[in-house]
Amino acid sequence: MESGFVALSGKPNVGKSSLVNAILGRKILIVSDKPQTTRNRINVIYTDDNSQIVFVDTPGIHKPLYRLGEYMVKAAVTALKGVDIVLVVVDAKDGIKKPEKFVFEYVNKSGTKAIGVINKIDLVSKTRLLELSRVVEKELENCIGVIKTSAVTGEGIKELLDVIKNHLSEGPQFYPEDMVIDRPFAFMASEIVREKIFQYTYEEVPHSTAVIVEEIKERENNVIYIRANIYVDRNSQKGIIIGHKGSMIKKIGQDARKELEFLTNQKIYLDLHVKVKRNWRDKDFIILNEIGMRDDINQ
Ligand SMILES: Nc1nc2c(ncn2[C@@H]2O[C@H](COP(=O)(O)OP(=O)(O)OP(=O)(O)O)[C@@H](O)[C@H]2O)c(=O)[nH]1
Repeated sequence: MESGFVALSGKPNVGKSSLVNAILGRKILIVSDKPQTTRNRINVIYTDDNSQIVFVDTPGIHKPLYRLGEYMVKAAVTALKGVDIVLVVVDAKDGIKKPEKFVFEYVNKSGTKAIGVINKIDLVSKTRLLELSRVVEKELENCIGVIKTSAVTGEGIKELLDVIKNHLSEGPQFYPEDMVIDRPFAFMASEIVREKIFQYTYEEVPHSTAVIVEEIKERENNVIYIRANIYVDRNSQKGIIIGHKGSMIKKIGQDARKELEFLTNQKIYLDLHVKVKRNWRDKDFIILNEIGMRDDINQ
């Protein structure tokens, strides 16, 4: 069998998680239109008859503002070392500017083989793409190819998968063939709730939120009971998450429940509680630990 580890790197919001979902052909990772959705290092596993690729999705590399941000960048940079290939994803619409160069610098320093991925090609003209390809090829020192993709239309996804496969070498099967993600169900559940918060709230609110699943148990009639706490930074944010007469938390809960039911094929009872923990992103090591931030540094 051919196998290997492939990290995704790039500034926030370029479509790293969407690309992994497109390659797997199903939604595994949460996606939002706001930067810095992905916080942890997550392994997503693609397996077919003769290959296994472990995609290491990482938080976008950016200049950190909070300790949470520092952990996120460290997790992203650590992931670049010790993988076989790194996909350096850029947004075709944004082009190559300072934040992209910041990412290239990290990747070049790691010395890992790199594939440039120009994503969101559905949003730009063909001529612009040619130009971008040339720049990426020039800037990436260990470049083994540049592929143009759209995670939305699926264009270029097969080609990307083929280039990755061509550069894998003989290796073990790292995970069982039916495993697609290396995180427990509680993590998936908290991520799905967090995705809905990212979808429905704005500015600092989504970034000030942590979701921790406190309890999962199977109740009679095959219902899965999930209790989760949503932590926010300030009282005003609690008000926003709860919404007028509870309308927002109801919407978040309903959407998350539907998705969890689709995922598990079972009835879900989702019990959400909003709590205020001032400055948790800087100070609350219990929460940072629970959402896996500190572990990511030690790995
Ligand atoms: N039009 C278009 N939109 C895309 C494409 N790929 C991703 N998007 C959108 O871009 C946004 C960001 O996508 P994500 O997959 O969350 O990006 P990410 O790089 O994982 O983001 P972070 O988790 O913040 O680092 C979402 O709104 C996606 O729907 C694409 O190929 N075309």
